[in-house]
Amino acid sequence: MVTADYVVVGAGTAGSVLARRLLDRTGARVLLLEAGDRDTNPAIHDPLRMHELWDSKQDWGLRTVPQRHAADRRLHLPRGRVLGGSHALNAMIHVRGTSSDYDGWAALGNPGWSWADVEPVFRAIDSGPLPVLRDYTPDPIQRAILDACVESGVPYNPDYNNGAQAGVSRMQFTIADGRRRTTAHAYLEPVLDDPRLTVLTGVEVSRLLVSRGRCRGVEWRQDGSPRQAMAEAEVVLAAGAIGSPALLLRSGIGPADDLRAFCVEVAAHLPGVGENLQDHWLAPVIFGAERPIEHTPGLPATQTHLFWHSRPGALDLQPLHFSAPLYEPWMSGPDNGFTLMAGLVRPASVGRITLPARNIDGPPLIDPRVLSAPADLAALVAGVELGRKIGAASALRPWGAAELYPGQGVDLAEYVRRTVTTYHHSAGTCAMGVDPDVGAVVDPRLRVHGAAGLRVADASVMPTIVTGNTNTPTIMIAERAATMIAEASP
Ligand SMILES: Cc1cc2nc3c(=O)[nH]c(=O)nc-3n(C[C@H](O)[C@H](O)[C@H](O)COP(=O)(O)OP(=O)(O)OC[C@H]3O[C@@H](n4cnc5c(N)ncnc54)[C@H](O)[C@@H]3O)c2cc1C
Repeated sequence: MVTADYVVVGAGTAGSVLARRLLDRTGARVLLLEAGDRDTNPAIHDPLRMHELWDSKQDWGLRTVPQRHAADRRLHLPRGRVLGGSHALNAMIHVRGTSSDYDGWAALGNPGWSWADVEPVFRAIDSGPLPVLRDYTPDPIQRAILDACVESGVPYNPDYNNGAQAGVSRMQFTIADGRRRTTAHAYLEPVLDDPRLTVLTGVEVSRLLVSRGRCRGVEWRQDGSPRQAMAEAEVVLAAGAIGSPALLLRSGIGPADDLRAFCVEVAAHLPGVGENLQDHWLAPVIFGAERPIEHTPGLPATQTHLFWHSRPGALDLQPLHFSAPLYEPWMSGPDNGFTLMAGLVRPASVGRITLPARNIDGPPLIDPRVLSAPADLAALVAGVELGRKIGAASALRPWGAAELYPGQGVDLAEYVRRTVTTYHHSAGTCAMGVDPDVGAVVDPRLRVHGAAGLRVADASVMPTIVTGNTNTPTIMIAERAATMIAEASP
């Protein structure tokens, strides 16, 4: 048995930051447990090779249940299973979100999370250990796409992280010297020799040890035998928006009726665990090109994006542009091309995660209910139409751009249903809030309602998903969590 003051489950985006900041801000001993291994796969480090990581050993390889509103497809949901978590698999795009995202969290009854509260944390992240690449020369096709956007009426925005998101921008990346930098590299690596820190990889926590209303530690199996780690102060879950609710449910923290159906003893009745699953959604507009498209070493294949609207007054789209044709398995076409990906970042569809009743230790049942809200379909269709317009602009004519998909005469709603994929931003499944009866899982200080000694600090606590990519907001959540824990420590 291992003992520490704080046991952190998951060494992904949030867990790596948390472990480091707990060392910085408390005198405590920290045990960090990660299901995956160290990040030795070279494809992790090369930004141009991220597509090789899908369904690799470093991907949990999850699939959704068949999606009724998306041609009954099961969608791939890549999630990092490695030191660095999903930050080791992601596209490295650095986005804070809008002030209204966080003011919305505060308005839901979460003091300490308004824009005024979190903006200084984002500023500190920008001057912290994680490098942000802003100054680079994009692929030539990306520069032409940017010009095509401006020609199509979308203004150039030199810095979408500077308060106002709207416009077309070059992306900012967590990349340095042509290599991906994760929170595991930036926050964790420098303290690996600290005697107060123990990092165990290859440890998939199976249960939380909860007795008499308090979480006292965690359990896993190694070489067929049960192992335990005890927390003198707290257990902090940072297993991500799929892993954290799954672990709570397996440990008897969740909707009591579901838990009884799983034959799990109820430790705390919390109806919100696994509910409120929110994500962003993509649909491709694919073009062939006559001029050869070059890829810049050290940069990912996507480098420009818009924050824009599907209808006046909304800021609900974040289309992103790839210097490659991203075909679905049923599509075919030339290798030389590019993709203007429609992206919906203010979705109305809300899903849920639960466990398979017959084998609660198996992969969770993930049902995002994509496109179940008709407004989401309409917004993505508008995003596809915008992509077509940009692709037809004169700035792309010298490239010989020709639309391949959806192509003329295609029913766009049907096309979106056949092509919609996740933007990989699952969030919200352990939502922060004050009232457990209306779905809150953690309180505004990220303590699990009804279970002492237990917090959640990762993308799952977002009560509403932010407008834009979720990695940097998750770093912010981990920074805030470490501060709150330090304030409560003896
Ligand atoms: C393909 C892809 C592309 C993306 N692109 C971007 C992007 O460009 N920009 C952006 O901002 N966001 C992006 N995201 C989203 C972003 O990476 C996530 O929102 C963020 O990483 C979530 O952080 P987290 O700490 O909540 O979870 P994770 O980083 O997923 O960390 C969870 C960790 O917990 C571990 N774990 C889970 N269960 C257990 C268990 N039972 N025991 C032990 N360990 C466990 C996992 O292995 C993992 O390491 C992308 C995500 C993916 C997958």
